Amino acid sequence: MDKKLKLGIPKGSLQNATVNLFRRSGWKINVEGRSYFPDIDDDTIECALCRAQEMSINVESGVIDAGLTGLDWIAEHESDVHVVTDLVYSKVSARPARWVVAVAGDSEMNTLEDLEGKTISTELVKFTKRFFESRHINVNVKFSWGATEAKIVSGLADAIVEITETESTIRAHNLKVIHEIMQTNTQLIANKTAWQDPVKREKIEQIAMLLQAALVAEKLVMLKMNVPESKLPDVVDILPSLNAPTVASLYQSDWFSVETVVENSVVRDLVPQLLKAGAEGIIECALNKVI
Ligand SMILES: Nc1ncnc2c1ncn2[C@@H]1O[C@H](COP(=O)(O)OP(=O)(O)OP(=O)(O)O)[C@@H](O)[C@H]1O
Ligand SMILES: O=P(O)(O)OC[C@H]1O[C@H](OP(=O)(O)OP(=O)(O)O)[C@H](O)[C@@H]1O
Ligand SMILES: [Mg+2]
Repeated sequence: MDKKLKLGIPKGSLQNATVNLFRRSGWKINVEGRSYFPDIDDDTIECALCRAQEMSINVESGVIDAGLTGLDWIAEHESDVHVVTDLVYSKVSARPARWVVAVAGDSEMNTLEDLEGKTISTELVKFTKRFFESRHINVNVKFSWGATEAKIVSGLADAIVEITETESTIRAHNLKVIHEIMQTNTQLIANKTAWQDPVKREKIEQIAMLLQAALVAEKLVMLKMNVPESKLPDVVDILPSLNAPTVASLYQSDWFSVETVVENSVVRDLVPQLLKAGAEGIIECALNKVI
């Protein structure tokens, strides 16, 4: 490819999770040192670190061809970009994060209407203003540079609109959530002109497919086991039916090898049941990609 794809990697909360996901997808991104242009082991891609908050602005203007950022910041800027794919991971988990309205735990405010005339501190100013305007609730929205939860404790705001993933920060400041205004996860977005360029589009689609494949694989494992012919129906019966299991006969014996892909979360309950049903020599293998 003579034109390299300019790819924005989010600097900050999503950085480590994103670099790890690319590694599992087949690309090594090296962000060591102070350079904001990390190396990548693919000479058709040029990486740039960019704050998640301004990624969609840079993708819309074409400074970056494609990038990863949260749905929240795309919504905040109402950016006109092509959303290539939803990638459901956050800073520490493979789940979406939530933007919530929170107040002091002992506050008498319990509904959005109770916030009429109050001061709200947030990093997501435009989205928050639009949210309350659409509900005809008058609030004074003040921009926060961060450490937003502290602003209720120190009396600088009556309420906050803040992102939460594990709720640790909410709990640490004795706050209560009174409303969820948005769920957010990472998205791969593309500049609309770059998306019309066949060469760039093919590269972006390759990245989207492999990132998804690695995310799907994270939730699944492969189970293999040996089963005597007489127990085969019982064992196959208790295997979750994601896909039909592969059953192959073992050389010169009346035993079979059974292989299937199951959700990681069911394995600890499934293995004892398989043993009881007559399976032996069970092995579990991690998967790198599922396409
Ligand atoms: N647990 C999380 N906490 C904060 N942001 C998260 C979390 N999980 C995912 N995100 C996403 O990360 C993006 C914000 O990341 P970014 O690092 O740029 O801001 P930040 O976390 O406020 O950075 P910092 O506080 O270090 O300046 C948003 O799109 C947000 O949805
Ligand atoms: O629900 P939790 O798992 O606790 O995560 C949410 C917290 O993480 C982020 O803080 P960040 O590290 O970005 O600090 P900041 O407030 O200074 O931006 C976010 O702003 C919340 O405070
Ligand atoms: Mg922050």
